[in-house]
Amino acid sequence: MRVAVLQLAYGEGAEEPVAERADRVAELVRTSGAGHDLVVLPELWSAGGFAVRDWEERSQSLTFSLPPALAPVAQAAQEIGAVVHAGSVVERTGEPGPDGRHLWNTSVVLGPDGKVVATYRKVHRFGFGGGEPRLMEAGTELVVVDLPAPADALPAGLSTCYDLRFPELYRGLVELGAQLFLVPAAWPAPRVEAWRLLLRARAIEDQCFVVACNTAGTHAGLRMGGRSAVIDPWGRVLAEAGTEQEVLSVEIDPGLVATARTDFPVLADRRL
Ligand SMILES: NC(=O)CCC(=O)C(=O)O
Repeated sequence: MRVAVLQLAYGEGAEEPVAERADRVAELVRTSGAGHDLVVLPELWSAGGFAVRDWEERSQSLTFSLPPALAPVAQAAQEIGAVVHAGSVVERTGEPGPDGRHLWNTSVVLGPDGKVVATYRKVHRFGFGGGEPRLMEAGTELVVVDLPAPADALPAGLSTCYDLRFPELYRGLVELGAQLFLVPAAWPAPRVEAWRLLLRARAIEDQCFVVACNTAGTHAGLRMGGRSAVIDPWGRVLAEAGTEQEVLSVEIDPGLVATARTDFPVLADRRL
């Protein structure tokens, strides 16, 4: 299974309108994603991971059709015939959630036909009372998706950025059958060592592949950490990006999860 991780750099929204960014990202999917089974983009790349003041204005409905930020990416997915984890968007709903808000940080997975295969609303909101917890609802559902291609694709558990700090979420995904974790993120540079360590920890403790796509560049005054990575179920780093825009291209052997879980059956020793 060939995987491409598109670590995007983006600056302040005013310098690059969302529509232009969507076209630029779709072109990157087309040029760098071609020849891969799975292409992964980062969290909130269209709205801006920390562009809190712009989230409302850049929010998008997913109810009837693909929003303008994702339509060009869906077209590119179709052209190259790959599954594309399109990162996340600020989703706007008509009905408010339990906290009375209409916004969610929602990841979208597209099939090779450009259609939505799965969505996941970020469960753990980052901001300690500000940012996401102030403006967004928290997701409540764990999502494991059977990717439509290739035939030997592993069941993929979805999570987003700050979720990485909550191991119980990943154990829940394993209980639902996940063998691969997809983690789009907007994780800043000052805490990037935590990111690198936690990615490996989640891979080792759950004996899963981890495919993690962070952002790069400086955004809303914050330097993003980069260091997107692909990690195998033994915790070996198969590829890791630097701190600028970069594409990782990695072949993963789906059979490795079953082998790891048979040869070293640590999950069977859990005491619940
Ligand atoms: N966008 C996020 O969820 C940021 C998380 C983060 O910066 C951290 O956990 O540290």
